[in-house]
Amino acid sequence: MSGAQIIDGKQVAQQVRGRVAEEVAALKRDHGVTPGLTVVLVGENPASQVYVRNKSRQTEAAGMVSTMHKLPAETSEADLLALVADLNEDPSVHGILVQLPLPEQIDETRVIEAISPAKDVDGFHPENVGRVATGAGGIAPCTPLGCVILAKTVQPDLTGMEAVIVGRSNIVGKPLAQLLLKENCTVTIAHSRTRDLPEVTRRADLLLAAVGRAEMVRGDWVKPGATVIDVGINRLEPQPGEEKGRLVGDVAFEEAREVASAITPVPGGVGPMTIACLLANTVNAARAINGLEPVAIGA
Ligand SMILES: Nc1nc2c(c(=O)[nH]1)N[C@@H](CN(C=O)c1ccc(C(=O)N[C@@H](CCC(=O)O)C(=O)O)cc1)CN2
Repeated sequence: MSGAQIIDGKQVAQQVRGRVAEEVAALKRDHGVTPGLTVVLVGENPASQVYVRNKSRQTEAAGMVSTMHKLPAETSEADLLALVADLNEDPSVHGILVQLPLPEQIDETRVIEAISPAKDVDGFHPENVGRVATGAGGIAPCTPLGCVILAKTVQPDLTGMEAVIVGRSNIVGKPLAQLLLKENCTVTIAHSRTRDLPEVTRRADLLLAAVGRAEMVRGDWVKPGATVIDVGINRLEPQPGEEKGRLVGDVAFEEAREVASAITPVPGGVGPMTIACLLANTVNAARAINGLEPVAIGA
């Protein structure tokens, strides 16, 4: 097979944001509640600055209240924990997101665990991780949610599919496995230490790469006709004449598109879905805090 369908994450993310805006308007109209998202950025990581700016703009565009706390890189863990405690108590804040990575003097786990699970719109708190794993509600993390929504644009029912995830991180690989189990997939989590990785990935009807290594998954690792979801965002070294290096995923796109039936590009695939799903989680957090059932957005 040649010439896979390209799954347009920008377009799907726009649809999700449109649905979120409708739900925000309904929540204001019917219950007088305006969802509020607070983003905390510590330090000056250039990529993080871009991401938090986009989060803030898209939050406002969906009709929600966006607030931002920008703290200096030398901020102590105690000061950050004190801010999180204040936000937990603030009734106008329905979602709290602490942008990662954090400077090295701050323990990420301690900060994540300090966020009220009800306001943890990243879905990283152990209570949400446990609830998602056991099917007891909870807030699912944004990037894995985005992957499932994108896969379902080409295969609305994932039941029975052999899904292979390459990568076992707490924020993508492991929660993605839980979400795909919920969709009735047969799930394998492979990783950099898996024996004969290409042999494992070639079993996948649905191959999801989240390993953080540029173009590691080659075309001949892909089963003909598979759907490939590439979570990786890696910047290559600039080539002569280039100001910045090119952005690539964890999959060798040009090779894989010749074999797959559908594939996400990088950029423009999973990345835009992360922020769209954050907005969806925020509207549902505001609903839950006000005693309302969640609404289905996307997946
Ligand atoms: N608290 C969190 N921190 C981080 C998360 C997260 O979900 N929660 N994820 C990433 C960064 N991230 C959102 O925060 C994010 C990454 C990438 C994109 C995106 O749209 N990428 C574009 C390419 C952007 C570029 O040109 O550099 C794409 O893939 O098309 C959105 C959000 C780490 N931290």
